[in-house]
Amino acid sequence: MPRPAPTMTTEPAIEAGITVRDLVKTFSTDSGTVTAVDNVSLHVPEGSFFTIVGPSGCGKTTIIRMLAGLESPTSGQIDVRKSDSDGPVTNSMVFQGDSLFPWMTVWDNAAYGLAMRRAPRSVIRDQVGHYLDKTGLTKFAKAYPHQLSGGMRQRVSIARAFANDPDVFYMDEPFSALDEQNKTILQEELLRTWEESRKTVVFITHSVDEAVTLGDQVMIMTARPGRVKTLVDIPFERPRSVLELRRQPEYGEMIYDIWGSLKDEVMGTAA
Ligand SMILES: Nc1ncnc2c1ncn2[C@@H]1O[C@H](COP(=O)(O)OP(=O)(O)OP(=O)(O)O)[C@@H](O)[C@H]1O
Repeated sequence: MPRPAPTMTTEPAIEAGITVRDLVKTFSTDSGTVTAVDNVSLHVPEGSFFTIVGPSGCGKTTIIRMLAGLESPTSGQIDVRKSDSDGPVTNSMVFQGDSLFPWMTVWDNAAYGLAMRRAPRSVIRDQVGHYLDKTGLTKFAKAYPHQLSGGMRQRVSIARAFANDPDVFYMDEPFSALDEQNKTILQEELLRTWEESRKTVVFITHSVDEAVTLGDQVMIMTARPGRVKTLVDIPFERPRSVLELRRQPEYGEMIYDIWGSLKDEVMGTAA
């Protein structure tokens, strides 16, 4: 009796989340071609918090801009997909510094993305109300950006991003301009807010502490041209508390190890 033909396996299924293969980005400048990103491959599982650290100029922002579709790769593939549908994947970005409209109130700034998408009024009311509450801004809903501190303005940006309810968040050093106390408070708030939704996040930072505190995985990059140097899994359970983490010896060891890996790259750029 003939045996049944073996089942052919074709292309392996690409998992939901963000998959990047052999990504390269070069820029043409007056002084020649600059390779900003050199052969980067990575996978960010859907619903995970992925942090990227690396020396200044190693291509972190360029990577996030390509993931968000704001810049096209010179070569390589980017695949961003959801597990529950084939529809388009939406994203929100949070940048360092101010990205608020100065002529709009806190409420209108936070509602901006939803209003642009013509979301129903009830959705805007519920979503914006919820995230202003989560970020401690309810009392300031009618204030204008110039009436707020830097930390409060950055909270509005975060409330706006979450109110938008995207599939993916791209965050490019959102807390780098803040003082230490505000940074810690906002990290704590970001963790609380994210743990509620568990959306996919790609978060760029210069701070190893911040990468370890927030991330499920930390990608360490080489100095320019930016390549993947190491990927580190962060084992701390969730929900996490920023201050509790700092008390754990394993936290200190992890930061020490990552710094060891990053130091040569940073020293190379400083030389
Ligand atoms: N539009 C552009 N034209 C030419 N060169 C560019 C352009 N954008 C970025 N670069 C160069 O690409 C390299 C990577 O820049 P990028 O901003 O991605 O680095 P980064 O790691 O985010 O830096 P930082 O940590 O200082 O913000 C740098 O050398 C930068 O000068």
